[in-house]
Amino acid sequence: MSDAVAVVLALKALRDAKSRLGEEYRVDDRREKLVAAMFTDTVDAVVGAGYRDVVVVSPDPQVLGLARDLGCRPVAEPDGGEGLNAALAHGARGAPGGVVYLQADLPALRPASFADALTAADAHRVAFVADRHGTGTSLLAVAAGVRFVPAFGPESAAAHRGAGAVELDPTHARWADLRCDVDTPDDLRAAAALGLGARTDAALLVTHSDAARNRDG
Ligand SMILES: Nc1nc2c(ncn2[C@@H]2O[C@H](COP(=O)(O)OP(=O)(O)OP(=O)(O)O)[C@@H](O)[C@H]2O)c(=O)[nH]1
Ligand SMILES: C=C(OP(=O)(O)O)C(=O)O
Repeated sequence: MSDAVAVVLALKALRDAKSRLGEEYRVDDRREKLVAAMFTDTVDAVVGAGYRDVVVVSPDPQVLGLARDLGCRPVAEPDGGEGLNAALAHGARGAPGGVVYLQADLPALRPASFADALTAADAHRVAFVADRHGTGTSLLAVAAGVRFVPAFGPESAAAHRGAGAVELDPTHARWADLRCDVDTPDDLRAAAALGLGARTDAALLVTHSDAARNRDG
């Protein structure tokens, strides 16, 4: 896919995000900081791959401010938001070229994987990369002029396949970093094994040293 595309990410209000991360992150604002760090590392990889039109949809002014600082185009989610797919559709509205929908929680993402997947997507009207579990979707690429309604959520890989999107690398041999979205502590361990981006690495270091200090008195 050429770089004349809009890359669209959606992020909930930080205080509501990633409720499945577990106890360790329920202390102070650790979870919010980790979510913001994972988002930052995701955007850094996209920008590092040379994609400049990055749209971020969120109801949270803090997320929108961070998006602006990262060089993204912040889009405020309308009040009474209707969920992730409505937020993504809102962000993509008016995009003149192709649209790439990307999860915002890919802390191990590397620019080369993102660029490589978009090159593979070029051969298709609509293509997606499944997550590491094979059930979800990390990335959905829709070519210019094609109308396709994103169906992120539980079992989104099957939903996207059923709606005619082509699964890129169905053997799941490539792009482990791109497939590793983080919802649970286990996902976070999987991402750490691949190599985390600098912001997420730093956020985890703080969390772990706080936890050790509390444990050791
Ligand atoms: N703007 C916006 N983003 C959303 C919405 N729902 C989910 N997202 C984002 O979509 C991505 C995928 O959602 P999930 O992986 O379920 O993340 P989550 O809802 O933060 O996680 P849990 O609380 O553990 O379910 C995350 O980046 C969320 O922040 C929504 O209604 N609006
Ligand atoms: C929204 C999705 O993922 P998750 O809720 O697992 O992050 C998805 O894979 O479509």
